[in-house]
Amino acid sequence: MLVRLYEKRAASQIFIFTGPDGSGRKSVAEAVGQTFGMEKIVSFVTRPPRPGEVNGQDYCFISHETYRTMERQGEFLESVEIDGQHYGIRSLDVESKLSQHDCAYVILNREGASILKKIYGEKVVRLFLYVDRRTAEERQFNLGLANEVIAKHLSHYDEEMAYRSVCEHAFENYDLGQTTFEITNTLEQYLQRGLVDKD
Ligand SMILES: Nc1ncnc2c1ncn2[C@@H]1O[C@H](COP(=O)(O)OP(=O)(O)OP(=O)(O)O)[C@@H](O)[C@H]1O
Ligand SMILES: Nc1nc2c(ncn2[C@@H]2O[C@H](COP(=O)(O)O)[C@@H](O)[C@H]2O)c(=O)[nH]1
Repeated sequence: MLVRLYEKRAASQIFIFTGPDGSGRKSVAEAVGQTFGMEKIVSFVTRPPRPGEVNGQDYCFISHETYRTMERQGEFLESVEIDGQHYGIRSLDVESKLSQHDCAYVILNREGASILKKIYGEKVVRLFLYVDRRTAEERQFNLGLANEVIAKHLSHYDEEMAYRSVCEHAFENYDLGQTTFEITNTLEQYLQRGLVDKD
């Protein structure tokens, strides 16, 4: 039983979608996730939900106090502070996904991606998505994000872009269909699900 669990985990992959805010990580990750029946590892966050965000799907929204308690209890595999808010993923969630499935995905900034890479090594595949700064800004504006939120996101643009060079794969995301297609093909090389290219 223990051996089987180990074999399953050894074969499993964690795909991390990273890159600057507004690059389209969430849109692409959801589309690719559906294609492969791949589950998302949902982060915990102390910021309040934005319009349209669903608790338990986009994030698990919790208070600062609850976050502190969870952190004290050592529940987080990685935990970062971004612009005064805390973000983290639980060890329990990662381990349970890896023990039940051959893959899972998560959307993280560069700090989180680096931490997971250090812990899981080759099991972690970092997919870096990017667009130019102006496009990232426009997309967030069109999405209805507050100017203050967009400004904070853009203040991290350069440092997030610099992370591209260490990621396993990088994709420019101007054409959503094309990017999804390219990333699906990339993941197929890891997962070998026998998806057929009908084009
Ligand atoms: N290739 C694309 N062409 C046009 N619009 C896109 C493309 N990819 C994503 N978008 C749109 O850009 C906006 C931001 O995308 P998304 O939320 O997926 O990005 P993100 O990288 O997760 O950023 P954030 O962290 O700010 O949510 C969404 O409105 C999405 O529909
Ligand atoms: N290191 C981590 N980064 C995370 C996590 N969850 C989300 N994120 C990234 O934070 C920024 C800001 O997100 P926002 O939704 O508040 O705009 C963005 O780049 C996310 O991808 C996490 O658990 N760890």
